[in-house]
Amino acid sequence: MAANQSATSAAATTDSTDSAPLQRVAVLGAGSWGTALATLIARNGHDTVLWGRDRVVIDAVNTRHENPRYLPGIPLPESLRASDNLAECVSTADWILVVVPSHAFAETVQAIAPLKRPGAGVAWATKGFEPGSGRFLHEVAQEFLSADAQLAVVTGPSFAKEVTQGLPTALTVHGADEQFCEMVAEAMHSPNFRAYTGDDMLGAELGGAMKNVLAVATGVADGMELGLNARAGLITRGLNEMMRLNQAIGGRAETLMGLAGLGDLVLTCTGDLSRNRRLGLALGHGKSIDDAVREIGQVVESVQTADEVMRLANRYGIELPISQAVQETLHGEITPAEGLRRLMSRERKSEYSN
Ligand SMILES: NC(=O)C1=CN([C@@H]2O[C@H](COP(=O)(O)OP(=O)(O)OC[C@H]3O[C@@H](n4cnc5c(N)ncnc54)[C@H](OP(=O)(O)O)[C@@H]3O)[C@@H](O)[C@H]2O)C=CC1
Ligand SMILES: O=C(CO)COP(=O)(O)O
Repeated sequence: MAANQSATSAAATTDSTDSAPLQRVAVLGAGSWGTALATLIARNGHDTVLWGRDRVVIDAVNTRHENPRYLPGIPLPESLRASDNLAECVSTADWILVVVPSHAFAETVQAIAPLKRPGAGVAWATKGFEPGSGRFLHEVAQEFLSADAQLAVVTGPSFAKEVTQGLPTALTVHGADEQFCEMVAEAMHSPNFRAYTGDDMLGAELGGAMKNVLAVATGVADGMELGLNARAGLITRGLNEMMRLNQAIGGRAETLMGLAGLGDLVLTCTGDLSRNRRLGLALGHGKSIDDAVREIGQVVESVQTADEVMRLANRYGIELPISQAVQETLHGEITPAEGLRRLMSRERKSEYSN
């Protein structure tokens, strides 16, 4: 056990009715997912503060117990506090959960590094890579936080709206530090929310990022009304792309057959709450990418992630035809119809070859 783990445990506040100690948790990012996870953790009795940069949202969470911009109409717990003061939020936290979009991940982790307590672990529920460099988010976190910092990724099939509505959900927490993963999972685990743990951060991060790209592909196919066979084919061959890239980078296959891979892929490829799927649907209907992103009005990670997935694939010499077609479609280099033609005209081959 790392020395700072004991510090974290010791710093946790008074015991709750069961064995798990109550914690002080700072959730960074007051969008839909940050608000949903903060709600879940606050409902479990933990002292939870939600950091955001939009004063209107912060005031609404504190006074009306609602996030009118990202989860309108959904009541939030009165115990959930919100603040736009980052130092105040993180300086007393036992651990921190970062839920800003991937493009803001590096600046956020860099900002909290000098502000947080030395023993406070950092988890994130952001999905994607660092745009521009293609680095995994744990690599970004490792750059800015101390070498022995406790790190974990929270991922899996989970729409924010359903989580705040208390609908049954399962996700997973991966990291090298088992005790920290257990603590993060325990803080979220509740009667309608199962939080599993694992130690394959690489595979878990890859699955969470890649499913966003593949959700665009199935959205495009559904938007073009290509049928249910096409959707199932794309999900399955998409999973094959995830598995092959995962194998090349050293992730574990079982991670991608679990919540972080197959689970999230199925959810995002089939559920219309997915913004990435909705982007694909709009493109399949003939809309421009700019119009589609504007209408969705929230983070659509696939737009940047597609480039980073292909950068990674090229680095390892892995062919990913579906992901590549998505990337080129998102850049306007090919139309959805051309993407379809290209995928369908590929040479016949063994199901298991590259
Ligand atoms: N929504 C979901 O169901 C799920 C989302 N995720 C992941 O969670 C991450 C966050 O997405 P989500 O909450 O849905 O996105 P939303 O679009 O709902 O909200 C984005 C939030 O990020 C904030 N933000 C944007 N840029 C910055 C920045 N530079 N610094 C600080 N905050 C910033 C926005 O603030 P402002 O309003 O001021 O612009 C807003 O609060 C993504 O990686 C997503 O893939 C993962 C699982 C489920
Ligand atoms: O990650 C998600 C569900 O697990 C949310 O997906 P979207 O970002 O496509 O809405």
